[in-house]
Amino acid sequence: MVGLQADEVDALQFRSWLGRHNLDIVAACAALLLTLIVRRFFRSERLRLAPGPRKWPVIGNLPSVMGTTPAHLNFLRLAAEYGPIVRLELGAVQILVISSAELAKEILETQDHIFASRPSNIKAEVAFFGRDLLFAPLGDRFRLMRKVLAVELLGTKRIQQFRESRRQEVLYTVNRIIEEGHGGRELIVEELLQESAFCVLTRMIFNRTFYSTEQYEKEEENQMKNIHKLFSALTAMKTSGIGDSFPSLRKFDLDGFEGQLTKIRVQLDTCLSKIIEQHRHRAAARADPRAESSDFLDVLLCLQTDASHEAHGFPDDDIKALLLDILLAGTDATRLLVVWAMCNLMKHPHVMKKVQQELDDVVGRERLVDESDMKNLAYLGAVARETLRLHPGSPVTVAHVCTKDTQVGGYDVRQNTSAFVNLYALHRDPKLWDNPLEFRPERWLHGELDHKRKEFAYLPFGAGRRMCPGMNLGSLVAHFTLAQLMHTCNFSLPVGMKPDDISLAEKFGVVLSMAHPLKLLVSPRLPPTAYTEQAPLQARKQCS
Ligand code: HEM
Repeated sequence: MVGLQADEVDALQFRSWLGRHNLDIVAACAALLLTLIVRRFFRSERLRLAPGPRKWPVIGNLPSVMGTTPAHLNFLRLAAEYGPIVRLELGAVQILVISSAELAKEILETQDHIFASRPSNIKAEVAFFGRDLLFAPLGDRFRLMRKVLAVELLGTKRIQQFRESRRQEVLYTVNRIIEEGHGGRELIVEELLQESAFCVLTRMIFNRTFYSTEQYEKEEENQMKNIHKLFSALTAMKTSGIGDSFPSLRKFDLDGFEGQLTKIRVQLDTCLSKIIEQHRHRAAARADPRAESSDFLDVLLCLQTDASHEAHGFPDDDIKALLLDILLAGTDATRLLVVWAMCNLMKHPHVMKKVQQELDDVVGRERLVDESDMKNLAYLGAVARETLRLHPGSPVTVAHVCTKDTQVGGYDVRQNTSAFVNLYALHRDPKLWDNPLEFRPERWLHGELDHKRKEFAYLPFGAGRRMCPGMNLGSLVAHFTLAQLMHTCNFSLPVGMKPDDISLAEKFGVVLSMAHPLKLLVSPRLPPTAYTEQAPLQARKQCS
C-alpha cells in the first residue's frame, strides 16, 4: 500500500473485510432478532397465565368489556366461561378478574402486601390533584392519609360529634319527602336521598348544606350547590379514558377525557380554595382554634400547622383531595344502600311489615327514631346486610395493582397487573349461599349463617389494607335514614303497579344504580304529635 497513510490502510482493510463477510453480518443480525422473538415467545409460553378470551391486535380484549353492560355483569359472564380467575388485556393494560372467595382471600389477605397498591389513573391525577387516597399508590403518603382519615376524621368520638347535624339533615329530607309527596304526587325518592347523603357529609366536612337560604349566607349556599353540581358531573363521567388503556396516546387526549376533567378540576379548585381561606380566616379569629374545631376542614387545617403532628405541613391539595374522596366514596354508597333497601322492601311487603313492626316495638309511635335506637333494630340491620349482599354499591373493588411478579391460583401474574374482585359474583355464588338470588334478611339472624358462610364470601366494604375506612359512618347514616323513612312514612306503589312489577335492573356505571328509579306515593305514618319535635330546619338554624 505504497503512498497511503496508516489510517487509510485500516479503512481499506475494513471495507474489504466487510465485503467478504457481508452475508455473515446480515445472518448474525437476523439470528439475534430471531433469538429475541423466540425468547420472548417462549418466556410468555413458559409463564402459566390465567385463561381469558382471545385478544384482538392492539386493542386486546377491549371489545369484551365495552358497551353499555355494567362491568360486573361482563365479568360474571367471563367467569362463567373461563373460571374464577380471568386475564384480560385492555389495550396496553393487563387485568385480572377474581370471582371466588378463595382467590379474593389470596388477593386481599394472603398477598395483600403485593396487591394493595393502585394503578396510575388519569381521573385521579387530573380531577383529584393527583393527591387523593382512593387512588394513592402504596407508600408513606398513602399511610399518612389513611391514618388521618381513620383516626382524626372517622374515629368514634368524631362521628358522635356530628350526631345532631345528621339527625337534622335526615329529618329535613323526611319532611321534604312528605311535603313533596302530598296529595298523591308520585316521587322519585332516590333524587332526594342523593342530596341528603351529600348534605350529611358536607355538614361534617364544611359545616354547610345547601337547602336553606335562611341559615347560611347566600355565598356559602351557592358554594355547596356548585360543589354538588361539579361533583355530580365528575361521578357521571366514565372512570377511564383512551389514555388509560394506551398511555402512549395520552398526550393527544383523543376522547377529550382529560380536557373535560381539567375543566371540572379548575372550578373545584377555585371553590375549595375559597372555602379553605374562609375557614382559615375564621380559625384565626378564635382564641384557641384547636378547642373549637368544628368540622373536618377545621381539623385538617389544625393538623397542617401542628408541628408535633406527622401531618404537619400537609399541602392544601392533599386536604382538597381527601375531602373530595369522602364525598365521592361516601355519597353514592350511602344513598344506594337506602335506595336498594327501599326497593326490596316495596317488592317484599311482608319484610316491610316486619321492619315497621320492629320500629313500633323499639321506638313506638309517639317519638322519632334516634341514632341510639339503631343497636336495638336487629331486623332492620339484617335488611341492610341482605341489601348489600345482593346490591353492593361498589359491585367490583377499585383496582388493586400488583407491585411485583407473583402467582395467584397457580397462575403467573406479572408486575403492574391490576386485579379487580367481583364482589357481586361472590355475593351471589350458589356455592356460598343458599338460594342466593332470594332476598331473605332472616339468613342474617339467629346465627343461621355462622356455620355455613365461608370466609371472604361477603365483602361489601372490601378487605385488607384498602378496605373501606368509611364503613362505620356509611352504615350508620344509611341504617338511620332507612329507619327514619320506614318509621315516619307509609310508602305505596303508583296506581296499577304491583310489587312484582318493580324492576331490579342495573344501570351501566361504576356504582350499582337502578336502571329504572322507583316512583312512590307517600303519606305520614305517625300521629301528628310525633312530628311536633323541633322542626329540623329551625334546629339547623339554632345549631349554626
Ligand atoms: C354503605 C356505604 C359504603 C360502602 C358499601 C363502601 C364500599 C367501599 C368499597 C367496596 C371500597 C373499595 C375497597 C377496595 O378497593 O378493595 C371502598 C373504599 C373506600 N371508601 Fe367506602 N363504602 C361506603 C361508605 C363510605 C364512606 C361514608 C366513606 C367516607 C367517609 C368511604 C370512603 C372510602 C374510601 C376513602 C375508600 C378508599 C380506601 C383506600 O383506597 O384505601 N366509604 N368503599
